[in-house]
Amino acid sequence: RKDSARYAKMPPGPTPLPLIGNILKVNGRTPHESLVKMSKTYGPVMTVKFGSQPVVVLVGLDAVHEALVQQADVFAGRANIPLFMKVTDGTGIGMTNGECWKQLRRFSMATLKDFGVGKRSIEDCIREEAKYLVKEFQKYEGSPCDPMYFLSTAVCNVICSVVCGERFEYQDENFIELMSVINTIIYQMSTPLAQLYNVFPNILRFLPGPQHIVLQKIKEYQKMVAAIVEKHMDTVTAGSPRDFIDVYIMKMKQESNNPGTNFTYENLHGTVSNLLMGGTETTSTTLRYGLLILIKYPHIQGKIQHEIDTVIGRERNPAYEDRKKMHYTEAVIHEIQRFIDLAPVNLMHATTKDTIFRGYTIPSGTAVIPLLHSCLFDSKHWETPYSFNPNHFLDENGCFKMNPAFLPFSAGKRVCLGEGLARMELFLFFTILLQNLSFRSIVKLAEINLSPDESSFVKLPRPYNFLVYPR
Ligand code: HEM
Repeated sequence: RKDSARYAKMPPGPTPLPLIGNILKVNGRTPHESLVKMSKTYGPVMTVKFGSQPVVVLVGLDAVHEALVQQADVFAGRANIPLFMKVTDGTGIGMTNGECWKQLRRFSMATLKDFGVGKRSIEDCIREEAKYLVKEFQKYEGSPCDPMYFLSTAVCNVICSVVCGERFEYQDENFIELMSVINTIIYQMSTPLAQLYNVFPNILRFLPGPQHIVLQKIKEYQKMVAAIVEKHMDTVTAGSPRDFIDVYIMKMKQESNNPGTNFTYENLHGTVSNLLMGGTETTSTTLRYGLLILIKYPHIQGKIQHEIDTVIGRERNPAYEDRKKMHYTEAVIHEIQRFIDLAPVNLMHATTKDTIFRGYTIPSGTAVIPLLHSCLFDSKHWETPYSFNPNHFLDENGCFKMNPAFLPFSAGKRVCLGEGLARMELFLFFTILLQNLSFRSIVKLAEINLSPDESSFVKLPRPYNFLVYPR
């Protein structure tokens, strides 16, 4: 069939201009808001052209759920996102498709579990990191502290201990460099320019401008990941794997006679790269944004501390199991994730075959944005979507209640692979920090601006300092 016929019954959308499509209608700083606005005219399933690429945008929980969950296989593909492709050269769990992605995902989930993710041993590891974090913050008693670096370090150490088999000292120069590179890449990827790069990579690659910072940092990151992998290749011992990378290397050796294997060196590099980047910036940004919210609303911080004192006390270490009795704390953590809306436009998906969706025909390989922002702020599901309100997750008896529109990790077959780990980290880091310390603002509470600094890919809070007090 001719291409024009395949695209004839696509969902409606604004009329595109030649070459640039509809990008003038999409605000580079807040693309998620432009898309929600557009859907008021074109409906919850629409086609928006990013340059010459048609993208089906799903707005609101019903459309997102119908696609990602009810037609799970069809919507489980990953689209080509130029900057992300650059990070891993299109390899690894996050960016591959089909059988290769299925095998890498299954292997990664099983291996993470074997190294304690979702179990007691990772809990111990998170608790240990949280203790270091408390110690570092205690050094700042009475003077302003920017928590960003410390939070990234603690979170990065958790994923590193599973993937690379070691944690790093906070002062380790290579480690500081690794985090700084990850941080710069995510920051640059969240700027409007990065979105423009993703639409016109072939033009922007040849023009001078700040897009080259991110391209340079990506190269540095690739070298760092390669050094970690190489060190493992040199030191791995058959039969006694130390970590995720060792298990992968053994699998790679086992499959060395299979020319069609997906367990290649490139996919090892790509998967390690996905796990370190995916496992660090998301969770540490949630903690950093969350603490900013808790210093703006000291009464909410106080209520969490009261619940910690009642359920856990001041002596015993918090356990993940405690969350079942800590309804208010759970509600606040969920509300932090909803309100900060970390990945408003999600990672772009693609259809894996031709499909009919709500009467429209969507060809195989079409890019799809399941707009997470539109679920987390869907007024059909949240009483006061634009204000921070822990009651969104509490019933009339003050018990925690889930909400189906809570999709910060997305849904369906591509759902965040680190969801379980991230939830455990958020609960334990918040409770251990607040069991030992109180955090207060340096500026007047009314001056704390909770709106994001950048938000085109990840919503990042404005930089801030806080004051730390012992409890
Ligand atoms: C608060 C923390 C986190 C948030 C909000 C988050 C969010 C997301 C989102 C929205 C996606 C895209 C899902 C989709 O394509 O539909 C994703 C994918 C992914 N995340 Fe996370 N994530 C978090 C933590 C983590 C952690 C700790 C890890 C490491 C274990 C991780 C590893 C990944 C990987 C590997 C993917 C790609 C999955 C695939 O394509 O099959 N994430 N995450």
